[in-house]
Amino acid sequence: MTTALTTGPLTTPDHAQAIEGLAPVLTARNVSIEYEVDPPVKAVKEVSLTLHRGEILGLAGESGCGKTTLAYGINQLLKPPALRTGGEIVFHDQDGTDIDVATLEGDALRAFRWDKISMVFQGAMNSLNPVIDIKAQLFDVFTTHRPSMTKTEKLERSRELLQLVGVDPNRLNSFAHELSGGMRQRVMIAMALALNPQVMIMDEPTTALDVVVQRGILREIMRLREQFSFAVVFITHDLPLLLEISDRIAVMRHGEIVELNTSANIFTRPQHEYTRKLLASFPSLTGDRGSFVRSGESTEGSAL
Ligand SMILES: Nc1ncnc2c1ncn2[C@@H]1O[C@H](COP(=O)(O)OP(=O)(O)OP(=O)(O)O)[C@@H](O)[C@H]1O
Repeated sequence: MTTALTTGPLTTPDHAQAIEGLAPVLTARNVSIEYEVDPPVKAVKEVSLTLHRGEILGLAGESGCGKTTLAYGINQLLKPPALRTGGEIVFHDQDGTDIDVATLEGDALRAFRWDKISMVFQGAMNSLNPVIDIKAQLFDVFTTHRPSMTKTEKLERSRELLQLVGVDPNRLNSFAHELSGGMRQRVMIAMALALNPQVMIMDEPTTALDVVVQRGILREIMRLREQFSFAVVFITHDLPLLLEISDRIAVMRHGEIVELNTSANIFTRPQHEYTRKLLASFPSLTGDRGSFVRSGESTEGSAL
C-alpha cells in the first residue's frame, strides 16, 4: 500500500545539504551479496554508500531489488544461503574506533547489534514473545547488554522508553496480544532504542499498519531522531513517504544503487531513467505534495 503523506516533508533541502558535512557513521564499499542457490542470485552488486551521523537515508526500489538483503548485510545478519561475496562495511564508532563489521561474530557481534546498530522489521511486532510481558522483554535486553544495571534502573529505563515511543508505561505488564499492532510496533521501536544505538535500520517498519497509525509512528521516529541524533536507514518501496522523511535517498534496482542524492534532488532533478520511472509510478507525487517537495518549504504545520 502506498501511503503518501499529504503534508510537507519533515526534512528540508537545507537540512539534507547540512548532512553532507557530517561525519560518517557507516561506510559500505563495493558490497556484493549472493544467495547461493541454483542458479545463484546476485542480490546486491558492488554497492557503496556512506551514512552520516544523524541522517535519514532512504532506500527505495521495487520489490526484490535487494533492499532487505543489503540491510541484513550492513548488520551482519545474513544467513545461508546468503553470502557476502565482496566489499567491506565499516562502522565508525563515536569513540573514534573503526569496526570492520564483517569480522564480527559470536559475543562481539551480539554486543554490536542493538548496541551500535539496531533494526526494526516490518513484521517486528509479531516477533514479541507471546508468553512473557513487555517488561520482561525489555529487561532481557538490559540483562544481556547492560548486566550492571540494577532492577530499579531497568524499570526506570523501560518506563522511559515506552513513554518515548508514545505507549503508556503502565503497559509494561501487558502481553503482546493485549496490544494493538501499532502499539506492538512502538514497543519494538522502544526495544531498538533501548541501548541508544548510533544507527537504526528500519525495514518497512510501518507498512503493515493503517495510515493514521503509520503517521503517528513516523512522527515519533522523526522526533526521536532529532532528540538522540541516531542515523536511520529507512527501507520502503513507498517513494512518496521517503521523499518526505529522508535527507537523502538511494534508489536501488536489480541489486545496484542507480542513484543517490538528496530527496529534493531526487524529486526535482532525477538523473537516472529508472528514478524517473519510479517517480512517475506514484500519482500522488503530483499536486500539492509534489509542489511542496519541489519548493522545500512548509505550507502548513506538519501533521506527522
Ligand atoms: N533466501 C533466498 N534465497 C534465494 N534468493 C533470495 C532469498 N531471499 C531473497 N532472495 C532474492 O534476492 C533478491 C533481493 O531480495 P530482497 O528481499 O533483498 O529484496 P527487497 O528489495 O528487500 O524486496 P521486498 O521489498 O519485497 O522485501 C530477490 O531477487 C530475491 O528473490
